[in-house]
Amino acid sequence: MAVATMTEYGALPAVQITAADGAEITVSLFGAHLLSWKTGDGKQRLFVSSQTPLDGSKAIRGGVPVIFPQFNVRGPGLRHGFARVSQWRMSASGGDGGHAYVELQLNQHDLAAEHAAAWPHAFELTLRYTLQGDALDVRYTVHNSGTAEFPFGVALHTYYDVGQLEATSISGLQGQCYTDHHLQTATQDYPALHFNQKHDRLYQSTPTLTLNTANATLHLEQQGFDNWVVWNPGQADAAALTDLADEEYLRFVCIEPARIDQQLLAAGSSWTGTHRISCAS
Ligand SMILES: O=P(O)(O)OC[C@H]1O[C@H](O)[C@H](O)[C@@H](O)[C@@H]1O
Repeated sequence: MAVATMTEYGALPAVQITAADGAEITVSLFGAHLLSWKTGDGKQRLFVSSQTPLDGSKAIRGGVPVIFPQFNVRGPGLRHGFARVSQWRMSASGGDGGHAYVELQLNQHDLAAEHAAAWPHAFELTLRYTLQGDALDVRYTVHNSGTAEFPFGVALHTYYDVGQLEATSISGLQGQCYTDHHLQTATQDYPALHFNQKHDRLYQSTPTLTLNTANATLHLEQQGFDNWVVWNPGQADAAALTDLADEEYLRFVCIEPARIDQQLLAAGSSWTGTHRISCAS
């Protein structure tokens, strides 16, 4: 039987679930933010900055920030939205010998007054994290519980612990069209994306990817989203981030299932995106 226990991560209330094989995740109620994922072999799969505030005063740098209702500055509101800086509720947890899950929810009544005023819609977000063997499944649902449509964008802004950036590559993106941070659009004509410079790429497609690091091989699949975003800030941008130590950009890459362009959700409708990360080693 899977067990969910309340714990703390930094100063943040969090829930931890452990599967029968010893795999374990820790999710903060602040942001429904996945902060730690250890597979049954004890390996940590996520990166969290040593400099990030962990007291609810600011978005967390690392883990899996949950993005809603806008990606980055692609909308009129808060950069990357308010979901990652809001207080969520645990709505369910459970499992059996084969899997363990925890589910968190956020609706308009949970928001700080400033966010509710800036985004006056009735909604319910549901995030379900499920551990199953060496895989983590994330199911993300946006429900419009109001009487008028609203626009939204979403992402799971996952920071992977890659150990050594120079030994890291992503395969599966050959032939895919992307836009980079210079707003140049191109087709990737090589099989493996390496990280010898800053990358901030928005891919227009969602193929299955493989993340290869010195110590791990992870397969990444998504459904329901529209894009992959791949980000590593490189040395200069990393130095400008106060919540990241200068050399820490050498330890992570972000690979994010996303729906970058805000799209309308009709009253009473739901959108669901799923993301599966499987560890082959
Ligand atoms: O610093 P943050 O608001 O967390 O954003 C971090 C990064 O998120 C995404 O990956 C964007 O593509 C980047 O342009 C941005 O710098």
